[in-house]
Amino acid sequence: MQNVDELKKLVGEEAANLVKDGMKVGLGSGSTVYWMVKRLGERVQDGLNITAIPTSNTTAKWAVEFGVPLTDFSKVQQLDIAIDGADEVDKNLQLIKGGGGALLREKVVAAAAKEFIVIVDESKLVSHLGAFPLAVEVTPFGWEITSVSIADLGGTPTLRHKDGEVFVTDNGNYILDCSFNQILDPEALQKDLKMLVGVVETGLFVGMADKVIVGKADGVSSITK
Ligand SMILES: O=C(CO)[C@H](O)[C@H](O)COP(=O)(O)O
Repeated sequence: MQNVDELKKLVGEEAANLVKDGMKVGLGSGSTVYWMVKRLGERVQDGLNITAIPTSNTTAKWAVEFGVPLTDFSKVQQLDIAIDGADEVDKNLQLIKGGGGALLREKVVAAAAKEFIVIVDESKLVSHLGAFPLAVEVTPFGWEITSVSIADLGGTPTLRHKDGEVFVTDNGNYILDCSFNQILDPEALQKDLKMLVGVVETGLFVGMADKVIVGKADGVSSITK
């Protein structure tokens, strides 16, 4: 029986091995992605020629540490593949992301990729999204009233803190972690949230994932659209 960290390593390495020579790659964020970036770095040392765009400052640091060459959207308009983790995945490949607070850049990178691959251990598979609080990135100015608007949609928002301080995203925004219990219509909720003034982006990824690679105690399986 493998523990969760071993499963994250397994799927991270599996996904890194899907990257082909010459590709432009989106690098997600989180502890599963760490293993993917590490393995990509090994492949680059072995001669793989790629360039990558990271979705967080932390991932950028890992890429530099492991020798994965980085680029940015001033030089690259489309990515061949983006690989990222998730906090919840349902059977329709709808996702909740943003546990690490990188959801905005993650969504920009996923949207710019021809193929978006999600890597998770089996504990992330759910029948309905929503047990994991939905991260909503909001402007610091007026976050209090944005929070009230989200509550009017049925959520219970909590301002995210880290190490005793308000958590600030790489984009200088705040995160409201919003409990919705069960999210029965993720697409409708995404639309409603995006209509609110002060909401920058949400951690709901609907219709974006092409494939989910799942690490299970008995091996790796994948779910495709
Ligand atoms: O969305 C994310 C960060 O914003 C991560 O991909 C998500 O939280 C999963 O993280 P981990 O691989 O550490 O479980």
